[in-house]
Amino acid sequence: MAAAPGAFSLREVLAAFQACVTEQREVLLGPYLQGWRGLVRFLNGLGAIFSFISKDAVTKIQIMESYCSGERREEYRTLQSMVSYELSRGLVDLQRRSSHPDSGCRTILRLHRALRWLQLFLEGLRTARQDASTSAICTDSYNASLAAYHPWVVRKAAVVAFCALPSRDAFLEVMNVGGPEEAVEMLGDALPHIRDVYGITQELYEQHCLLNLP
Ligand SMILES: CCCCCCCCCCCCC/C=C/[C@@H](O)[C@H](COP(=O)(O)O)NC(=O)CCCCCCCCCCCCCCC
Repeated sequence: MAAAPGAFSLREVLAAFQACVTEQREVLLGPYLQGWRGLVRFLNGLGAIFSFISKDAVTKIQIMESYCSGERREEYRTLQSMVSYELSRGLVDLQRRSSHPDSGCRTILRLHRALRWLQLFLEGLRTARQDASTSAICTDSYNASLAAYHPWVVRKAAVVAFCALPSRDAFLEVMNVGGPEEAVEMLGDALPHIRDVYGITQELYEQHCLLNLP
């Protein structure tokens, strides 16, 4: 499964997560969503079997993009400004989805949980043996993160789709960052930034008791 010439590189996609964090340790939503857009593009290139996953991710990215380009775009510049704006205006359903079913806070929470999966998956890919199974790494990362929030039917469909993933070396190749060694090195550079974005978001959501939004 060779990377197509001219295919985009995952290096730039992951760099978006580096660009997210400001000196004040705020998370900029523009690059955050751009990072997710790139990941979805990459996922689409892996085959139609993943389209139920990318569709859900796109729906969530679009919800956020409409806030970020809407009338109140200033309030949606950073994760921190979004949380304080939505909470102070009562725009977040805290108990059950009703008048604000698609708040920015609950939508980002879903992507935030998926970012934990991404972190575990990339760490697994980076440190696994050359002949390791990508689908096993992906299943383990999923079971240790997102699976806890998904109903049985979604968990089943996800694990079936993971079986279609190429071998570790082929996967590193489609990332289009050079040979396997270069890809591993790039992951080592990118992961601290993903961890950082995840950590800042987790702390902010914990402080405001937003980790279980319906
Ligand atoms: C490389 C293989 C990619 C595997 C992706 C692993 C994630 C599996 C997620 C399965 C989600 C299935 C779709 C349904 C989701 C929703 O039910 C559920 C809850 O939403 P709701 O509260 O609005 O109902 N949604 C979610 O949890 C959000 C899921 C977002 C998934 C984004 C995944 C993007 C993956 C990008 C892969 C890029 C790989 C790059 C690696 C080098």
